[in-house]
Amino acid sequence: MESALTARDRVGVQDFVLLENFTSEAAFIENLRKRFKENLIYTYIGSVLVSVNPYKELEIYTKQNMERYRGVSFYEVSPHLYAIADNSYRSLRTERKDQCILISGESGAGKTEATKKILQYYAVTCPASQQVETVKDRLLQSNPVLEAFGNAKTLRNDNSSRFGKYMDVQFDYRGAPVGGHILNYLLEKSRVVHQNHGERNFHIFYQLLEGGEEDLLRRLGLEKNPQQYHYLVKGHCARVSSINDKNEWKIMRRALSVISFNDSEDLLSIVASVLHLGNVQFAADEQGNAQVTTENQIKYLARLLAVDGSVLRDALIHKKIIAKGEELVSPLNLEQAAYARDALAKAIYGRTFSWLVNKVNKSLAYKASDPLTTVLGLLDIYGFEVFQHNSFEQFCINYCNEKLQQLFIELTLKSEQEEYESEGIAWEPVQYFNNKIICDLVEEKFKGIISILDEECLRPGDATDMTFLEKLEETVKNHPHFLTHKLADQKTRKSLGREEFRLSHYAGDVTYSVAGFLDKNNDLLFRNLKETMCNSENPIINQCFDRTELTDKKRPETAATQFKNSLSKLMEILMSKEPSYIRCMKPNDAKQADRFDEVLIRHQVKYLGLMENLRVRRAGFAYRRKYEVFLQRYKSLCPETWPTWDGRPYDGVAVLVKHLGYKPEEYKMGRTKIFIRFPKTLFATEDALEVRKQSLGEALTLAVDFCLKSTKMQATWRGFYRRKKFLTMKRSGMRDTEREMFPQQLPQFIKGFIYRNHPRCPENEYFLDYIRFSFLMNLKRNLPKNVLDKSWPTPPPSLCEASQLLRRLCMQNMVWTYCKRISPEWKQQLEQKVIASEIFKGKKDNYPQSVPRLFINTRLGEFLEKVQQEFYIVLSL
Ligand SMILES: Nc1ncnc2c1ncn2[C@@H]1O[C@H](COP(=O)(O)OP(=O)(O)OP(=O)(O)O)[C@@H](O)[C@H]1O
Repeated sequence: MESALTARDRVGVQDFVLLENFTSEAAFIENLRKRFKENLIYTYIGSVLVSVNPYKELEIYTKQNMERYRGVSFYEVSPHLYAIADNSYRSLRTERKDQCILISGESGAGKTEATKKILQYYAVTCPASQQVETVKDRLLQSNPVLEAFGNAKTLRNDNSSRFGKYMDVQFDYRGAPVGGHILNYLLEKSRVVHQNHGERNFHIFYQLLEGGEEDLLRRLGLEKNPQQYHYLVKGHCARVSSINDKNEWKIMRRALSVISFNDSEDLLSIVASVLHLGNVQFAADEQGNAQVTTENQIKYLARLLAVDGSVLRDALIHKKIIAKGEELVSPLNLEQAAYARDALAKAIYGRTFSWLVNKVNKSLAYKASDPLTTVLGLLDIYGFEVFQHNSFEQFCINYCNEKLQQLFIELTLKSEQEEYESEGIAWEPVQYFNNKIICDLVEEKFKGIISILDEECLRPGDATDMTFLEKLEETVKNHPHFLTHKLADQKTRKSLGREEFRLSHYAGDVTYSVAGFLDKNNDLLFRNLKETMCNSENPIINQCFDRTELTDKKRPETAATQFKNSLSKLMEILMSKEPSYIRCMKPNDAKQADRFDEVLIRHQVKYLGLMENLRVRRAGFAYRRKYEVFLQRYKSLCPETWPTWDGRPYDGVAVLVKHLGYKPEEYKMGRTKIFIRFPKTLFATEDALEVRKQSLGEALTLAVDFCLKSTKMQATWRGFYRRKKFLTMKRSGMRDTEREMFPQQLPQFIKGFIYRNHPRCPENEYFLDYIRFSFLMNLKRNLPKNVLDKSWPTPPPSLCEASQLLRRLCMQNMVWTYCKRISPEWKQQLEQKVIASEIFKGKKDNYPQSVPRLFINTRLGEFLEKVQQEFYIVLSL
């Protein structure tokens, strides 16, 4: 936020809590729009990150940018995914508490991209080793595989995830990623057999046809042309310019090999079998019973699924029921046979997808039993969905969002409340809409919608979608969040069909059509088809269809109940972790860059509950900071606290705010933090700091110039160099030419570095604190145990002391780490020069890590010590 304060006028506020008019939706949207126009797609609401999909590549995901966010205090840098990622990672490391990042938003808002970018951030910035590299690769490579099988082109997103995903990344005691685990939720199986106009089936089908080698396609009995397959023509959308199936196929195949996948031929046989299944056709005989007319398909299916062809043919046109221990087989009519075929296709695909997730999990599993691992979870799950026609899937998805909202409100309010309590600050708890009432309406035992739906699915007799609706009307008719055509008053009735019900969700009203609810909830596969699959010799099918299903007397769980149970487990997982939130939004429906559709944004602000979120965050105070941090930033504004304050930070802040003329109603002093009620108080302080910094900046310029030019320093440098030259040369075995290179090169680097980060340079806003912070962090990390005991957890109070400590310990290597953190390019440039030199003959392998490092360290160490001594006042600005 501190960096946000400086940039506030140009680009709106970087944190919505600083909006003066925080209850105004228009002001909220205007702030988003202003920032979006400047390609500033991230904005905070406190610690929640709001992201607007730019629909274009921005230069904000580079390695340099990752370094910028690494180990840096959340508030010091501009809002970014990396700040959230880094903050969670640091809490994980320092507090050893499991974390989770919840990413939500509607389809196409950028959830999956955000998840991938966070994973990449960890892959680049976390400690590495050979084993860790393998895990990182697998974590990253699991994506193309799961996307091929679980993503599809929809009207809203060309690469839409059609399942919910929760991914745990496990870190060892060093903070290196060592394993992972994925949980998947509610794959949209209906897409296998049907797609809306303009949409496609799952990517894998097109990838296989487009990219599969001829030999492979021949073995699978497939033709290259997607138009040949009934399951691929429903959406009339085989080719899409933004999707390169051939390329994606290659990426997917490579990814399969990284996650040690040896059964790809069996897997692809299953994919092909679904396509063949879609082409199985029926004709009615004289009695109206269905007969298979496409023998060829049965032949392929028998081979690919490794089942008996005639048994499969029979199973597709008959229904077997076991009643009172007796088997009853009855023929199916055309409609029933088509239903059975599609149910089989969905079951095969859905179960294979779950099998695939398991397979990925096996490859990601961390085998060592290590009690010190910590976990960071990433939840990339569907946001609220409101279409013109909402069906069973939207009902489940919106129910999931109700649960997540409940968790969010509970945790956010809880943490706000806890903070005020622990700080001893009086606070009126904020009133908010508790959506428990809606969650109960959906999930309550016996009386909830899911229970009533299950009851209809499982009861004997002729249950239909309409009888389900009637039961609903009977049971929950008085519920304030439930409405049907029959229950509505005359005015509202017009907007409701007879087969519809409406739920007043926390985010708004959604009308659902009951058509298909029973079928989808039952997810029924006839027994004889199940038996046939259980006898399959395809090892994957064999694992997907377990024989115990046939003997199990218990009725299988319905789809809604399965979903409800898995959500309840998910809530438990999330509750046990410390959450961070990313709220994604899409700026327009046309997937276009630089287009900000205000109506669409307003809709999302509402459905993501952002105004409510801001209201809760602003209910008390707009800004709060630890006394140390506040004093550090603003101490130069008061003669008594500048340049150093020797007393308690609490007293220092008290003196400072008195000097600044804060009125009592503008702030409160807690136990460890100051709380400022209004943004304007903070802005005024910030403006004063700006003025002050300018004069200090000029002083610093002079000082830096003086230092760099001073003969004293050059003499020290030369003296130091001479003293160490002989020794270093001996150790490193360097020749004359190499020796000469460093003293000339190094000051240049340093000079450039100092100037680049000089207060007049626009980037310098965060720099000085960054130096301090990383210096202390390194100190903490690198100090030997016995020293740590004495000086830690209380960090050295000033840089000057830290610097003395450093000198006393002669920890030159630490200085090296310090330099490396600030500017990785230094290290690279210097090392490359050394590697390229004659001694190491251009080969990295010949390059002994320790020798040139020592050589470089001594120089940088000496120099930095000088800088720290001379500029400690400025550095602790
Ligand atoms: N940060 C970003 N920078 C550039 N483009 C982006 C970014 N985020 C998203 N996009 C673009 O938007 C598209 C949709 O994003 P993404 O697939 O992450 O959405 P989603 O929220 O996961 O959608 P769904 O729920 O349908 O899976 C991406 O394919 C990409 O083209």
